[in-house]
Amino acid sequence: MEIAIFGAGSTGCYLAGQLCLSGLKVTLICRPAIKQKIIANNGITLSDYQGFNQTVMPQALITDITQQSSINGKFDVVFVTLKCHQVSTIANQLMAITHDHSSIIFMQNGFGSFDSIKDSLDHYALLQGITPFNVLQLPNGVFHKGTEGVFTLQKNPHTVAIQSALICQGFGCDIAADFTPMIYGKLLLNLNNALNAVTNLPIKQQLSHYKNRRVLAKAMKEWLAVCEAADIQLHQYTKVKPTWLPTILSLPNWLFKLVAKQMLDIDPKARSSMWQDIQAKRKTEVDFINGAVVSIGEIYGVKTPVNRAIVEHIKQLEQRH
Ligand SMILES: NC(=O)C1=CN([C@@H]2O[C@H](COP(=O)(O)OP(=O)(O)OC[C@H]3O[C@@H](n4cnc5c(N)ncnc54)[C@H](OP(=O)(O)O)[C@@H]3O)[C@@H](O)[C@H]2O)C=CC1
Ligand SMILES: CC(C)(CO)C(=O)C(=O)O
Repeated sequence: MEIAIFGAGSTGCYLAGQLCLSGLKVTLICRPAIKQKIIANNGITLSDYQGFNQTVMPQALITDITQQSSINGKFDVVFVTLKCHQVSTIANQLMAITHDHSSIIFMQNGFGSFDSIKDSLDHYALLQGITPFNVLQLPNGVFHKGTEGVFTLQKNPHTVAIQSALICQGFGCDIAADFTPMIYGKLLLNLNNALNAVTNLPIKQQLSHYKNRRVLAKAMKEWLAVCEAADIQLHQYTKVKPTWLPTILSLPNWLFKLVAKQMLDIDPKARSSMWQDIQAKRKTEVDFINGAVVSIGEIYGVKTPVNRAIVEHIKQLEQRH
């Protein structure tokens, strides 16, 4: 099975590293800066908050697929690990590097990016996947996992084979046939992405402040109300049921620290991917996350003023670029 990671940045390199260490053949399609970093450091180094540290070199690193006629139709599986707003324009590139029986797996947070491309690729096996944990790019080609969780993939024969390879290597991987609860449940957690960017604190520190947790709890309540109106069950990624999260987050500090010990058992360096975008002066994914709460809320007649205000705040930060 030939695998490509299209748009290998933080999560893409982490996924590539795990797949390579599991004995799979992996090619990265990435920016020149990422390629140089990986070559200079003799591979991708995966590290995590529990002390894991291993370096591995992918089979190939490609920065321009139009220059590589040898890759036409080559990949059996392509993981797309671009940011949401980068997905809609790559249909032709995906067609060039895959064949009729390839699986293309979209790993974006939020809502809207999958819909922006799926009609252009309707003859392929299109799947979705989730990265439930945080990945931070550190110097020297290190990709650092800061929170718990394993890659979660939509079920088909390719992803089942990938799951067994990852599990054999001790990485774990979850498979789900129905991905709707996975996507809706992940969005609940991603409501913290923008707030983490706004507070400009590591997630652990951010969540130790009552006021920060209250805003997150209000944003989550809105999404839970939308999901209830839409009659969608949310997948549970945390130890706590999704519907209990706003209540737990609203506890006073002393009680929160007791009850939500595991929620705070994360790397003190972990920050959201939106914080990384704001710091790098990149466009954020706020329209696909808090913006999706607002637009899906409108469909079901649920008011979402907190998420609307968060979208506005992030737009202002983006304009400072
Ligand atoms: N980072 C995290 O901790 C987590 C992220 N996620 C989600 O995963 C998805 C991916 O996020 P993340 O990995 O952080 O994103 P990154 O921005 O780190 O990675 C995407 C990479 O693709 C590059 N790229 C863009 N267009 C092309 C192209 N045409 N060809 C080759 N490379 C290209 C980007 O370069 P450039 O920047 O120059 O455009 C960037 O290096 C997002 O939806 C995010 O929300 C989910 C969980 C955790
Ligand atoms: C892991 C999590 C929820 C928060 O870091 C995330 O998805 C992100 O940063 O985009």
